[in-house]
Amino acid sequence: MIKLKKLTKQADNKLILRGVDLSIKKGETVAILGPNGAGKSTLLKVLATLIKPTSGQVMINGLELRKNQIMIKKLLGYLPHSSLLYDHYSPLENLVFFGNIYGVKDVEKKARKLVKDVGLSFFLNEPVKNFSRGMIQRIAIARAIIHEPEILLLDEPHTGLDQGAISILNNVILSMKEKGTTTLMVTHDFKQAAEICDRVIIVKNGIIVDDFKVEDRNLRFVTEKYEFQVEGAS
Ligand SMILES: Nc1ncnc2c1ncn2[C@@H]1O[C@H](COP(=O)(O)OP(=O)(O)OP(=O)(O)O)[C@@H](O)[C@H]1O
Repeated sequence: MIKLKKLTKQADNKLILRGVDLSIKKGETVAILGPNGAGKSTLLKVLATLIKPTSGQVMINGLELRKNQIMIKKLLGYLPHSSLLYDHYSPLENLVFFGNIYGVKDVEKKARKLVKDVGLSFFLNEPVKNFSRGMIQRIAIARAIIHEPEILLLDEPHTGLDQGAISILNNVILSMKEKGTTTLMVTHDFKQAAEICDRVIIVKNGIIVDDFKVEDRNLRFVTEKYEFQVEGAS
């Protein structure tokens, strides 16, 4: 479903990604961990077709990324650091706007349901400029999934969320997984990674230094692997 071969990305004479090889199967939920500046967001941006790779190959659903950007964009839901929402629009207006871009059917009904799912029905028609960071993040998550993407790319999705919103987000990810969605999630939150992901990738200095399965939501296992690769014997 997602296949990267010898992927590199250079910017300003700096090699940010230094030959990433990766295969992800349909329906996998994968956490991308790594220290600040390791190249995690850059990797997600390449997959989201926002920046072009310098060399190497990216295949998504059998399509070569460079040649099929429009087709691939339709398969993707991307949650970046910034919300991408329009400040002066309400949650309903934002979701209808983005849903229409993707040609979502019954878009208003769907938008209302998603606002309810993320617990903000009371604020359905309020402009998002008055919202807290966590409230904006909830709507941004709804925006990323309104077209029921086959692949979800989430960049630090839990940041700024309270416990209630964390459970909502985790339930959204897990229910999308049940429908066969593949999720890649950049995070510094090991607890959430262990909670919802079945695989962890550790990125350091632009390459993957570890790639392992998580069984039984084993937070300690994830933490020990990370400490070994990032803070330990290297
Ligand atoms: N457009 C760019 N031009 C030059 N350097 C860049 C560019 N984008 C990213 N970088 C650099 O590449 C490195 C990796 O950045 P990236 O945002 O991918 O890291 P990250 O692993 O997501 O870090 P963090 O955990 O801090 O979010 C950083 O040193 C960053 O300054």
